[in-house]
Amino acid sequence: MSTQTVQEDVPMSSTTTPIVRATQVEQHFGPVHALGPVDLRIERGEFVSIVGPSGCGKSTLLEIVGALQDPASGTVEIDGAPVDGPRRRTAIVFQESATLPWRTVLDNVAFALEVRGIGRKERRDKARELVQIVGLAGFEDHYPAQLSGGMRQRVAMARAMSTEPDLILADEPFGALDEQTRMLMAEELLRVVDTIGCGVLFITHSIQEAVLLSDRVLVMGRRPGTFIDEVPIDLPRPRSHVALSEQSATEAQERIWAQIRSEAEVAMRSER
Ligand SMILES: Nc1ncnc2c1ncn2[C@@H]1O[C@H](COP(=O)(O)OP(=O)(O)OP(=O)(O)O)[C@@H](O)[C@H]1O
Repeated sequence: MSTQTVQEDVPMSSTTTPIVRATQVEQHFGPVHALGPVDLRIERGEFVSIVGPSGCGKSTLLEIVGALQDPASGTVEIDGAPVDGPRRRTAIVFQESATLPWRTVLDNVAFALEVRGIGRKERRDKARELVQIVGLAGFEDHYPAQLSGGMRQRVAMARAMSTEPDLILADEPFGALDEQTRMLMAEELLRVVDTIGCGVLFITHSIQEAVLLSDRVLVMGRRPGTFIDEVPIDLPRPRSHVALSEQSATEAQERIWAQIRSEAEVAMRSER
C-alpha cells in the first residue's frame, strides 16, 4: 500500500522511460562551437519541434540523436538504451529524402522491408497499406519521375513508416514544398503519427507548422544552440490548420517569434 502512495506522488514523466533522453550534449566542428550543452527529453508518442535561427545547431542535434554523428560530449539514450549506431525503429526523414527512380512507388515503400529480408508478399501487402495511409492509393505502379515533389515526399514518409518506428526524426521534411502542399503534408503527417503513435523530433523554420503539429515547441537560441524556451501547445487533437486561428495558437506563435527574432538580430549584429 505504501509503495502505491509513493508512486501516486511521482509525476508520470519521471516514472516512464522517455523515447529520447539527451543529456548535456555538445558539438564542436574544429573551432566552431556548434551546439550546447543541451538536454532533450521526448516522451513516447510525444511530438516535439525545434525552431531557432539559422545555423544555431538544430540539425546537429537531430543527427546526434539519430546516430548520424557522435557528440563531442554528452550522452543520448533512445528508449532507455545508449545510442551506439543506427537503430531500426528510428526513422529519419530529410527535406530531400531520396526515392529510388528505377523503382515504382510500391517498391520504393517496400525497400526497407526488402533489405530486412521480409518476404515479397508480406512486404508488398505492408507497403500497399502504407501507400494508402499517406494518400497515394492508385499510384502504386508510378515511378518517382511521374510524381510531384509533395508526392515523392509522401513516398519517403511511407518508407520511413515501414519499419514501424517508435521515433521519427524529421529535418525540415517539407522545406522544399510550396506553401499549400506543405500545409496538406503537415496535416497528413499528423494523421500518420496519430495512426502509428510514435514520438517525433521535428525541425522546421515555420513557426506555424511547429505550433500546428507539436505537443511542445522548443526554441533554440543562436549558436552554440541551447534551449531558451519551451512552449506547450494545448490544442485538442485531431488537429487541422483551422486550429491555428485559436487564441492559444496565436499566442504561442507570437511568443516563439519574439524570441527567434531577438536571437536572430543579435546573431546578425555579431556577424557584421
Ligand atoms: N560538418 C560540419 N563541419 C563544420 N561546421 C559544421 C558542420 N555541420 C554544421 N556546422 C556548423 O555548425 C553550426 C550549426 O549547424 P546546423 O546545421 O546544426 O544548424 P541549423 O540550426 O540546423 O541551421 P539551419 O536552420 O540553417 O539548417 C553552423 O554554424 C554550421 O555551419
